[in-house]
Formats: sequence, structure tokens, C-alpha cells
Amino acid sequence: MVLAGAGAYHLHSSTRTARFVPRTRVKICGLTRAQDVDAAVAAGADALGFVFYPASPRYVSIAQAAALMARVPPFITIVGLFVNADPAYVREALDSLPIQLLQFHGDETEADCLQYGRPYIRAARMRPGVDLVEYAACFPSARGLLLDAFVEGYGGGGKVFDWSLIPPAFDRPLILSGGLSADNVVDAVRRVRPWAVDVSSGVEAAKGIKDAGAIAQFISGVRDADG
Ligand SMILES: O=C(O)c1ccccc1N[C@@H]1O[C@H](COP(=O)(O)O)[C@@H](O)[C@H]1O
Repeated sequence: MVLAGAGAYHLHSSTRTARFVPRTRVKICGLTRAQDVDAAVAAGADALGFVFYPASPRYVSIAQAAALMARVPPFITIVGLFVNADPAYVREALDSLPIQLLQFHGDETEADCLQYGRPYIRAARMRPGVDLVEYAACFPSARGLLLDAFVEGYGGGGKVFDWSLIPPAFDRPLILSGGLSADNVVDAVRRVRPWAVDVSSGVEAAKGIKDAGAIAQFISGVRDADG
């Protein structure tokens, strides 16, 4: 590996040739409290996720989200997460809030995701038998594929999936999630070399309540793995 500014050259797992990998982006998801937004920003998060799925313990209303998002400084991406939402609700959120990227985590089709004319990432619920290449081909307009473990309730389950299900030469931006924490993120980044990692449960003291120390440790682990 050769260090190069904010990124590094790593051996590509399938071709064994060196490939430049910029620093791994970090998204902290499921923020419900002002102090947790501040902690994620202070720790160096690249993106913050807000869950607009009423069944989630991390659900925030549009009014709550407005207050939380107002704290976010420039150049940190604000992500709105939806699960099989009524399009009118998504539109209301987009009209009222500074959401920069949509995350669709339910059973949405590409047409469902595209109707808002905004950049989006599409969650793939990973379990044995899922063909990621085939799945990704259904979402050519997605800016990236977010890989999460298949869990009841669509996501945020704190469960790790088998990373060997990811095809080695997959050529779309990958956001790795599902049961990540400071304990496994170094290994995850070194093995998968994703574009970004996304975490919710693994940096929580309780559901929807983030732990500032765990967020800082998580991001520090990602930086170590990048090093
Ligand atoms: O966070 C939630 O409650 C949630 C609910 C429904 C769909 C997705 C949700 N969160 C996303 O799930 C993954 C994995 O989270 P975890 O780290 O395993 O808890 C992550 O992308 C969250 O953004």
C-alpha cells in the first residue's frame, strides 16, 4: 500500500493491481437528538442520516428533523431515509427540509426512487442467494448501493451480513452497513474497501440515543483502516 494524501493505493482484490482508494466516507444514521448531531459533526462524519420511517425507534418528524438539520454545517451531506413511504410524504419532507440525498430502504422500484428528481442511494438487503450485480442493474440511476443485512423491519437491526456475498470486482459505489461498530469497522474497511460505511446501532447507548464516544471511536477506526 502507498500512502497518497487523503487516500491510499490498495491491491484490487480480483486483479491484484494497485487501485487508488480515497478516504472512506462515514455516515452516522438515525440521529434523533441535537447533542448527537453535534457529536457526529465534531467527530468528522461526512453524512448524517435522518429516519422518516414511523416504525423505527429512530423516527423523526419533519418538525424534529428541521431543528436537527439546522445544526449541520456546510459540506456534510444530509440524508433522508424512507421505507415504502407515501410519495406525498417524501415530497413534503423534500419541500420542507434541506435533504441532499435520499436513501430508499424498503421495496421501492427504480421508478419510485427516481420520481423526486433527487440523488438517491438504494439499500440492498443482503442474505445468501442475493445476486448483487443483478439487483444493482435494476437501479442504474442510484448514486450508490447501500448493503445492509436482511432483517425484519427493513434495517437498523445491528446485524452483520456475510461480506463474501459482495462480488470482488463490483464497480458501483458501495456503502457498507449492517452491524458495524468500532469493534469490526477496521476489518470491514480493510476487507471490503467500500466507498463509505454507514452505522446506526453500533454507535448507540440505546435505540435512537447515540453515544458520542462510540461515534468518535468508530470514525477513528475508519481512519486507521484507511491509513
Ligand atoms: O435505523 C433504522 O431504524 C432503520 C430503519 C429502517 C431501515 C433502515 C434503518 N437504518 C439503516 O439500517 C442500516 C444498518 O443499521 P445498523 O448499523 O445495523 O443499525 C443503516 O444503513 C441505517 O441507515
